[in-house]
Order: sequence, then structure tokens, then C-alpha cells
Amino acid sequence: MSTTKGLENIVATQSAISSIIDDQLSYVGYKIDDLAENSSFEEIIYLLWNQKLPTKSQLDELKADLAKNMTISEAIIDHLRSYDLKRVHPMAALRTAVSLLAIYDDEADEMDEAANKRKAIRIQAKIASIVAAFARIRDGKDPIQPKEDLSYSANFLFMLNGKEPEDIEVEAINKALVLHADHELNASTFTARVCVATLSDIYSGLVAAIGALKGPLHGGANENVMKMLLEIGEEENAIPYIKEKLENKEKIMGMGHRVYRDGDPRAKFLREMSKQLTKRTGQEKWYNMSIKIEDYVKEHKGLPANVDFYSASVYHSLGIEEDLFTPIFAVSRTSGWIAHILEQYADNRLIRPRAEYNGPDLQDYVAIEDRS
Ligand SMILES: CC(=O)SCCNC(=O)CCNC(=O)[C@H](O)C(C)(C)COP(=O)(O)OP(=O)(O)OC[C@H]1O[C@@H](n2cnc3c(N)ncnc32)[C@H](O)[C@@H]1OP(=O)(O)O
Ligand SMILES: O=C([O-])CC(=O)C(=O)O
Repeated sequence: MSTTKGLENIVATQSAISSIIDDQLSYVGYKIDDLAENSSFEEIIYLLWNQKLPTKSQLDELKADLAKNMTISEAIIDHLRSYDLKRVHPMAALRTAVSLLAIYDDEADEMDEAANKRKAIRIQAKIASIVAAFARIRDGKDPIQPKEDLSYSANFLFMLNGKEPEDIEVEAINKALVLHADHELNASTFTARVCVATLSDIYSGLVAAIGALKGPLHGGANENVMKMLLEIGEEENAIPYIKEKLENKEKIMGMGHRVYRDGDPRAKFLREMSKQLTKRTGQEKWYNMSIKIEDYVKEHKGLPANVDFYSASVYHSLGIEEDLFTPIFAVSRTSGWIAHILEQYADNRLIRPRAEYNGPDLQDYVAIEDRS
């Protein structure tokens, strides 16, 4: 047996949802560049779940279904209130709350396709509301009910801030959600597929995926990018700070990628949004600092910025707290996770690789009284 550490370049499944070929990302064959410029997040959800773009009436129906299902029950809200709010990370709160949704869903263990599609809508709708409700509760505020006439992105910002967002804010969140929606067999999506390939339920797959996304080598990097920028503080400190980190063999969050070598095609959109939004708030230093870091790491380590790098200054410019960055990623990626879960169910086989054993040779059992 031979092993490949981290399963690098191992093709573990076939999938018709998204592809990365020659550093080009596409969803169901549509280039991310076209989708980022033209699509609503709801359109992407439809595309990923149905493998085709919706007609106007199909899109309207999905939007209405999502808006209608965004309300979360008092039971969930009471549960969020019961957490140790100063200590609990929003990703832990989200992981737990999604698990709790299953407890209150009579169809949680129904495995037929129609039931799974109904659950998909409910989960996708409620996940944004959970993130917004938790953020408000821990700030000592009451959760806000969604409005049925708002888009998914506008509703998220409305539930978070308690006021209707400006168009530029909605556009920024919409684009971020479009860009983060799916990414082939990334760690959290693979986790979801492994989980449901045992024929476990959709909620279990999502809880597992949220756990994987939380890690700083994956979705958790965006929060750490902002922490790093805040620690650097001023533009002139950026290069000495990064230089020292690299000399100490520390990783720079938001840089590098397992699949992309020349660059992450999503980063340019986030870079541009970061430029516009930091200008709008008069805080261009976060953008300028990010550019310096990106250029330095590219030149000295050959590593490109990934999707997490500029999303940090984008969300910060929208007034969003750092520890909500990864939950927002989860809100978007839920659409991709669900698409992959449904694809896995449709043609399932248990995912069970092998490990090459490198422990001690066979040895005789020693009774406890004879052990030293
Ligand atoms: C949505 C996403 O999940 S995108 C990724 C988000 N994660 C991050 O931004 C965290 C920072 N980046 C990383 O840790 C990595 O680049 C990963 C996890 C994304 C990819 O990792 P891998 O493909 O396993 O690369 P690996 O960690 O083995 O790195 C290879 C070499 O590049 C170096 N390297 C990789 N990323 C970085 C980085 N961000 N900063 C500094 N050095 C790095 C490693 O130290 C290693 O160097 P070495 O060969 O001298 O030991
Ligand atoms: O594909 C990966 O390894 C990580 C990533 O960029 C994503 O999940 O969006």
C-alpha cells in the first residue's frame, strides 16, 4: 500500500456540481467570473441543487420559499440565549443550532428525495437567521424577524443590523455568497459526503461539514486574516510583520491553496470589493495592507491569496465582527454542501479508504499486574 499525505491530488469521487480545471472555477459548467458578475445567491442555490439555471418563475418560487422559511422557532432562539455568550464561538453556536434544527424537524430522518429537498430549503433559509440571531443575542439585542419581500442577502443584513441595508452592502454580501457557494471536494464538502455516505441524514452531514469548515486551515482562515490585519495595525508595519512570521516558519492566513498554484479566481472579486468598501468607510489601510502582504508572500513564497484573504477586509468594512466571518462562509457553503449531499445519496457507496499501518509489530498481550 502507498499513501498520499492529505490525499493531495487523489480523485475520490465524480461530481457534476463544480470543477477546478487549470485554475478556472465553474459551477455546473458556468464560469465563476460570469456568475459573480450576474447572479443572485438564490440563483446559485438553484443551479447547484438542480444542475441548471432557473427560469424567472423557478427563481421567484425559490426566493419565496426561502424567505418564507427563514423564521427560526423560539425553541432555537431560547437555546442560543442559553449559551455562555461571552465564550462560545459563533461557529460552535452554529454547529449546535443546526443539530438542534434536526431535533425539531419531523422529517429529519426521512430519506426520500422529496423530503430531502424540502429540508434543504428549510436549512438553507434558517442558517442565515441563526447566524444573525446569535450575533444579536450576544450583543444584548433581540433577534429580528426576516421580511418576506427581501432577498436572501438583504434579509441576512437586515436580521443582523436591524435596518434595511444599502444596495452596495447587499451587492457585496450577495457576491461573497456567490463566490463561496461551492468548491469541488474541499475538506468540509468531503466531510459531508463521508458522513452521508453511511446513509446518515442531511443534518448530520451539515453538522460534520460545519465542524470541518471551522478550522483555521479551511474556512476559519478568514477570521484569522482580520485578526492579523488588526494586529499589524498600520500599513508600514505590514512587511516587517510578515517577514518575521515567515522567518519563524509561521503560516500567513489567507495565503496558499491546495489546488490553485497561480491564484484563486475568486480572490480578484473580493480584492476589488475590498478596495471599494474600504474607500467607502475611509479605512483604505486594510486594503492597502492586504495588497502589500499579498505581493510580498507571492514574491517570497510563491503563494497566492485565497478566497479567505480579501473577504476579511470586505466583511470588516461592512461592520461585521471577525468571528462572524466563518459563519457567513458556512451560510454560503451550505448550498454547496447540500448539493453534494444530494449527489452522494443519488449514487451512494460507503466511503471507506484504508490506512497503511505503521505501529508496532504483533506483540503478546501482557496482564495488567505484569506491566511496568
Ligand atoms: C477556503 C479555504 O479553505 S482556502 C484555504 C484557507 N486556509 C488558509 O488560508 C490557511 C493558510 N494556508 C495554508 O495553511 C495552506 O496553504 C493550505 C492549508 C491552504 C494548503 O495546504 P497544503 O496544500 O497542505 O500545503 P502545505 O501546508 O503542505 O504547505 C506547503 C509549503 O508551503 C508553505 N505554506 C503553505 N501555506 C502557507 C502560508 N499560508 N504561509 C506560509 N507558508 C505557507 C508550508 O509551510 C510548506 O512549506 P515547506 O514545504 O517549507 O514546509
Ligand atoms: O478547496 C479548498 O481546498 C478550499 C477552498 O478554497 C474552499 O473550500 O473554498
